[in-house]
Amino acid sequence: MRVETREFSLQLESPLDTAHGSIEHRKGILVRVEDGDEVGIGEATPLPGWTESLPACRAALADIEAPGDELSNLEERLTTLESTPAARHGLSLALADIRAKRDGVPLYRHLGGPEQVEVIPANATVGDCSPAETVDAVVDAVSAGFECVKVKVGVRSVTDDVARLRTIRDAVGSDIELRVDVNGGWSRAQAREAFHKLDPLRIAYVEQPVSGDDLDGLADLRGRSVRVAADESIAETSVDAVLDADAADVLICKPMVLGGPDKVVEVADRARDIGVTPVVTTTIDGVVARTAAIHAAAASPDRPASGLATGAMLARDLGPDRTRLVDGSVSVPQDAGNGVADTWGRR
Ligand SMILES: O=C(O)CCC(=O)c1ccccc1C(=O)O
Ligand SMILES: [Mg+2]
Repeated sequence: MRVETREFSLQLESPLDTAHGSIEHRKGILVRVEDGDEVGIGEATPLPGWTESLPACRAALADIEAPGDELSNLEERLTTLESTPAARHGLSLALADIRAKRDGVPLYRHLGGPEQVEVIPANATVGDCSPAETVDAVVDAVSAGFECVKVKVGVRSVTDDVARLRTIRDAVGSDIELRVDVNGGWSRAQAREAFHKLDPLRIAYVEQPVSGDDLDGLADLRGRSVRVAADESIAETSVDAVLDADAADVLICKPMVLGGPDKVVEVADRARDIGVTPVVTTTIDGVVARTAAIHAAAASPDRPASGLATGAMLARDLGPDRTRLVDGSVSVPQDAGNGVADTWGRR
């Protein structure tokens, strides 16, 4: 058995501006596990603020490069990667890819998903930009078939963002689901004001209205017409803390943050059990992790629009993307394993 890693850097087509800062590139580590005649590929793409740093991820993966003879030896190492979720994601995905290939099933079936899932509805993601640019981007997304759009807010004043969202609602009509992501940019007072003003705009939910560590602040915002979603809070506290504090109606499940597609399934099940809606999204990953996120979403019994349409944000990718985005839905690969074309021979 062999474990190898390879670093990569992917530039975004244009920066994604959020209240948490701007994302310009994604650097990470591909993980290749060869066991007998089977090869599994995983991707660890850390994002500071959500996961460990790249150096911490690199160090964690360097530690696992001398496994024993059995695949199960490597699977046992996963428990040592709990505090470095991106590293865990990379290894866990490579291992799951091998297991699923051996069993001759697509990854979502290996993860316990239903018999046949062809497509997952996706949301379009629109970063902070001027009102005119935002409306153009949202209208383009709706023309392309998206029925759900997530808009980044919190960089501008509440008044300006509410006006921006009102213009969007007027432009797309009432049938399009609108979500808002504040990336922790509001104070409690701003959040209360914003929730009140958003009431007539039928916003489905607001993601991370207040800072990640403010679980009481999140909990206080619940029970209005606009639902509350926790994202950064999961990384800054924990899934347990968020659920125990009754801090969210919606739990944003990012495989890279939770530590792998297997973890997404586990966390999504727990959330659903207590009436919290899990929504799978990426951290703007390369094609390997992005495809795995599609499988993680496909493994769920219910599939709300998911943040999986992030591939076009990258100027260059790790390899070809076999998934298709048609009418606002992403296709789920049906080949055995993750179903990603060769990414190892590329840079
Ligand atoms: O959820 C989506 O629509 C796309 C993913 C996304 O917004 C995102 C991407 C990278 C880092 C953070 C976030 C976020 O949800 O805040
Ligand atoms: Mg978010």
